Amino acid sequence: MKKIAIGTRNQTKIAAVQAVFPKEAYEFVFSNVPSGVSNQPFSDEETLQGAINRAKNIVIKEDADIGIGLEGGVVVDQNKTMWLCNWGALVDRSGIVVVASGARIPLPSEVADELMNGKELAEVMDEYTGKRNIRTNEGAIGVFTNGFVNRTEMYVHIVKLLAGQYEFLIRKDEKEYENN
Ligand SMILES: O=P(O)(O)OP(=O)(O)OP(=O)(O)OC[C@H]1O[C@@H](n2cnc3c(O)ncnc32)[C@H](O)[C@@H]1O
Repeated sequence: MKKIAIGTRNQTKIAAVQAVFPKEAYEFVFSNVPSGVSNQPFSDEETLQGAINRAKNIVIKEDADIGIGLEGGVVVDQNKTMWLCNWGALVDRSGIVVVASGARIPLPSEVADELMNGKELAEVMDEYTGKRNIRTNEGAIGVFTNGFVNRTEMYVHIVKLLAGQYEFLIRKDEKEYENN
């Protein structure tokens, strides 16, 4: 059985990985590792780097076959619209790294303004909804899509993009080996 390590304790992320990789073939372990970026990433580059760092850190920490890092952030475009952005990275023992980003939606200006004032999205979302732990439940994406797409579902798509790209690379390597 192969071991997949996930660099988080956030249930929305763990559930997404477990929904994509079959439990008959994989053992799952998870724990927190440093993302090496700020708590509230503010660009695609920073959010992607956080995902890669988590994946690299967790694969070593847990001595796993595959490490997965998922990172949430925001990005502000030229028109000053703030978008939710999410990135994922998968690394394996041999050093293969694959990455993918997720669906993005604009954040309402009253939420964006709070982030510009230095607050974290997790805190702002709880204040905005009057609920607790939005980040470990439906997520901002769940709130602003009225539950049509929750945080787990959004991460499931990213993890499928990671798993699919990884499988493509492995198959390609196997074919090249057979042809030699
Ligand atoms: O435990 P970890 O894996 O760190 O999960 P997290 O949700 O705290 O951390 P991320 O690094 O993925 O997210 C970066 C920041 O944005 C917040 N955040 C990201 N996506 C969110 C969402 O959909 N809803 C609420 N908060 C979100 C999150 O709480 C952090 O403040």
